[in-house]
Amino acid sequence: MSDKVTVLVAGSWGTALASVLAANHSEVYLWTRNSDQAAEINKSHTNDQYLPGIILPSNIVATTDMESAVAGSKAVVIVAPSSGMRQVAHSLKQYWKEDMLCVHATKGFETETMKRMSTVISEELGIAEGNVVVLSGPSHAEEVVRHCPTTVVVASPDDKAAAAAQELFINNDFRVYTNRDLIGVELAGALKNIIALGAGLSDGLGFGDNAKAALLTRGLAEISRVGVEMGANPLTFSGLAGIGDLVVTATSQHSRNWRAGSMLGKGIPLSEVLESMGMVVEGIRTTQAAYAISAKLGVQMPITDQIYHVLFKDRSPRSAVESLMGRDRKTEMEAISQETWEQWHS
Ligand SMILES: NC(=O)c1ccc[n+]([C@@H]2O[C@H](COP(=O)([O-])OP(=O)(O)OC[C@H]3O[C@@H](n4cnc5c(N)ncnc54)[C@H](O)[C@@H]3O)[C@@H](O)[C@H]2O)c1
Ligand SMILES: O=P(O)(O)OC[C@H](O)CO
Repeated sequence: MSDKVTVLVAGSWGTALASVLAANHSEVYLWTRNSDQAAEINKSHTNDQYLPGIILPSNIVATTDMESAVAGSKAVVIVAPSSGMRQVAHSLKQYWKEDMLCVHATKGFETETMKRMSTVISEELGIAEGNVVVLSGPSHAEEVVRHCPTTVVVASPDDKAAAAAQELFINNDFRVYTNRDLIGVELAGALKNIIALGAGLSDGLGFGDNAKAALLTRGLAEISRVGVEMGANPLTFSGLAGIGDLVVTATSQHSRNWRAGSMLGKGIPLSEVLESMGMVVEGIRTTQAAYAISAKLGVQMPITDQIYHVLFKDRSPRSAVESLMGRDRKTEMEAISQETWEQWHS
């Protein structure tokens, strides 16, 4: 079999993952719809809009032609923003071959349908959802391209597919664990962005570390609560895709979600925040999807609920904090029901 691997979409994360793959494989094709960007990557080995100052490996070949990018590849890694996933997967269908490995590294939902990314991909490619592998975990592109040690998880109920994805990406800088819980890993990666927006809001308001620790802890409780209701293994939320990614996204200088939240906390309107970012802030769309999911399933997500009202219903961040602090008294262990706990630990 060939050693060719393909990455679809040359944003910051697609480009960083192409760099990891270029250390392990002879041919890495990076597809983009932007011809200027493809020319820049091929000529200067840079992608300055997304990863300024970084020289990319010279065996990354960028192209706007999806057919030539995909033909003869052993694996296709899709790294579109959630808003573009269906379109990109739809375009891929005509070049897709059954013996290819399908990995995605997107953290979000299709907002209109509340579907997870592997569901969207499986519908478009006509393959079983269990054959899709998700790559997730605490991993900012800016650090990965500088070879800073990074750990991620690749998840699929298909052990062979997960092991193949592990083999594809693993190297001395990029350690890859497998996990069977596709649903949990996808949900953890998407939902942590809402809490990272909240952590940014808290910092923007000038609150301290106590508030942030509370947000992360109670945020993880509501992520686990809804995750289990949607079929995830609760233990996944204690892993890299859960607490690991929540910590990095809620505290890192590189986090788009944290930065957007912090600007909102300083009183900058959402439209201005998004204009100034120039990169996708998945937590905004994910808040909409999670708000709808929580209503549909009847699962309480109090932090998500407040962030939804701040983003879309003009609630002031301070009044959101007052609402959270003034909620009814609770026991801490309402994170997941006793029945669910026993089911997973029996
Ligand atoms: N940046 C990171 O460090 C990082 C790390 C882990 C996961 N992720 C996840 O990866 C996904 C992509 O994020 P990113 O940071 O690379 O975004 P980005 O904003 O850096 O780049 C997104 C790219 O997608 C392109 N695009 C958007 N819609 C498209 C479509 N329909 N067809 C083709 N191209 C399209 C844009 O032109 C842009 O080049 C997100 O779900 C994000 O949460 C990002
Ligand atoms: O920069 P963010 O906030 O989009 O987060 C990126 C990754 O999910 C971090 O693991």
